[in-house]
Amino acid sequence: MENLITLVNNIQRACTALGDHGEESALPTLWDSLPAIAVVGGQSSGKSSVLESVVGKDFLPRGAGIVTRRPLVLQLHRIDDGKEYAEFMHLPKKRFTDFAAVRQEISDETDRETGRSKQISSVPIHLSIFSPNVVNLTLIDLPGLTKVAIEGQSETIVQDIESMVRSFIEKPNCIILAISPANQDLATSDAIKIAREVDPKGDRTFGVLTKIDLMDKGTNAVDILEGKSYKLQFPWVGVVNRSQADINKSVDMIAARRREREYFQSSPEYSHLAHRMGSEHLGKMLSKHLETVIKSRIPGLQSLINKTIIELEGELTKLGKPIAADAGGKLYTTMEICRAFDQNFKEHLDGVRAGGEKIYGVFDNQLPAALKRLQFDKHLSIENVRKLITEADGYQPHLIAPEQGYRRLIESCLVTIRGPAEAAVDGVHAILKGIVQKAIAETTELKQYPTLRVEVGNAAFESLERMREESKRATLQLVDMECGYLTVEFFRKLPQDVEKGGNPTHSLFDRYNDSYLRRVGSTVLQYVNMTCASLRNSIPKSIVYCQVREAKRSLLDFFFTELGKKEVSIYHGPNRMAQLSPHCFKMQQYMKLYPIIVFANTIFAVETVE
Ligand SMILES: Nc1nc2c(ncn2[C@@H]2O[C@H](COP(=O)(O)OP(=O)(O)OP(=O)(O)O)[C@@H](O)[C@H]2O)c(=O)[nH]1
Repeated sequence: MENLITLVNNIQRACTALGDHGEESALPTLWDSLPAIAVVGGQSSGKSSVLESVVGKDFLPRGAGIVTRRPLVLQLHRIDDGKEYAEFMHLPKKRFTDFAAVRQEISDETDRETGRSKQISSVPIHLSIFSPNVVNLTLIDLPGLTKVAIEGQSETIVQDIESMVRSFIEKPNCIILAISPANQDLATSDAIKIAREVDPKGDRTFGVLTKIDLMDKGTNAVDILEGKSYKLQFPWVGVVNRSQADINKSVDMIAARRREREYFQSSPEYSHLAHRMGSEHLGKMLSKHLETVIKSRIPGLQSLINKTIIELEGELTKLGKPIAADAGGKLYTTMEICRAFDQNFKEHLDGVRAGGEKIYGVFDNQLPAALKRLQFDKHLSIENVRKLITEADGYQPHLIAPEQGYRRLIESCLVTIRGPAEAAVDGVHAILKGIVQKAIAETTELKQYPTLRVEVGNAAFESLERMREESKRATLQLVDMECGYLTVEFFRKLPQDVEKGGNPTHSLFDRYNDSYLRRVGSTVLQYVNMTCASLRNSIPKSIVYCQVREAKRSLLDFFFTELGKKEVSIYHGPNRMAQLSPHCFKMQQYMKLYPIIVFANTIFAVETVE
């Protein structure tokens, strides 16, 4: 049965090596499905001491105040013989045989993440201990729960620690080792409080009472240890760890364990409970419980792996065929993929796929509606006509016809067409961008290469932006041209009109009267409407010429010229595995773990039969 725990330990190691620490992910993580034991309790309640006693080694940083500032994932591996050693996940090639150096490395690695401050971090440190004297277990040491922030700590530290602890122990596969010091009232135990919140039935909570030797004279912990004060599903375990004085005197763990054993055996209050007290017993009990839990989890683990394998295989099928390793092959594939995208893009514009018709919508609805909203007639009110004509005359009133006034009035109307013209350019630009996005999503080949997809998208958007600028320049030029040179024929008719409608016998100054101004206004309106109708036709031509036709012709031209330089980064490295999303990459590795699980299941079947 020990094999099973070793297997689960190995799978956990593989998970962490592959970056699965049970964090948020699209698929369920394997780590979260594997059982582990988390040690929780108030600050200085004795969590690290319990861990050390279970391991039988002196290796954790000690001191006053907040010492454990990052979660420590501790995997114990029982080896048959040989010298015990430790390994950190972040130092894979280094074997530690000196456990004082392990303590120093935990402390240094904590500082590397949090600085030398009293801050905490939820990024775990992974440590494995290989020893003939340990039972196979995965234990997680967590920062101690606290009630107030001390000098140098952030105001949120109390809540931050609680959230971090909770994130570990609320997972249904987490076994909670709730540490409470015996020299404090159990009713105030932080460990029991939080454990009860996440595991109300107590199905996965183990109560550990530390500091029994420090209880006031005349009091004892018998009621708690017998489950009379606070009943848990599993029996309470009392421990006597090394005191600070023992640590300072470097009392070794073997001696400490012996002393602990003697303490329980020789105390009249506890001797009847001695067989189920102490850290040695705790270690064995946890290991046994872990075995039972793993047994019950194996079918679930298997189905999880089967499910993720099916999902992964589906994802791989979608990803398509692998890419050539040499530069020429890569370039060829890139060109092919880009061509496929370009083809999709064009099909939208040409009506094979939907989307291009929206451009006509801009010309047929948006532009005419915007032109209509300009309301030239309001702009040509008698007051405005009078104002502009008088201003244009200056100190010398016009003699025959208000030539300058006409020009100003016409120009002031036509210039407002720039707004709708610009809006039409922008409207078509937005539609083209939308079509690019659609075409990218529809190009299956691009799904395989996220970086290439981003690059192609960026290149297409940059081209569209350049085309928009050019289109704006050309389209506004059309409006400016109409302002810059008026159609002479239209005005040549004017004197006759004036003669017909006006009264030439009136004095010059009478010509500023309302009916004269109204006539001027209506002539201008006629001219402006004529020009506006012509622009309504020519603006779409300019936009199609500069943006739509150009996008069809040369959307990725610039990208192709730059491709030689970009080629390396687009692929994220030479092999296909690396092109997959990190998640997909991780799951592929899990597939390799599958035989281990099957093997574990075989052992499980054999054990059950036996
Ligand atoms: N006498 C005695 N002292 C103990 C016992 N358990 C822990 N201590 C002492 O209590 C102090 C705190 O113990 P730790 O194991 O560091 O407590 P912790 O909960 O890990 O502390 P933080 O990680 O800082 O939250 C140390 O000085 C230990 O020596 C015990 O059973 N008896």
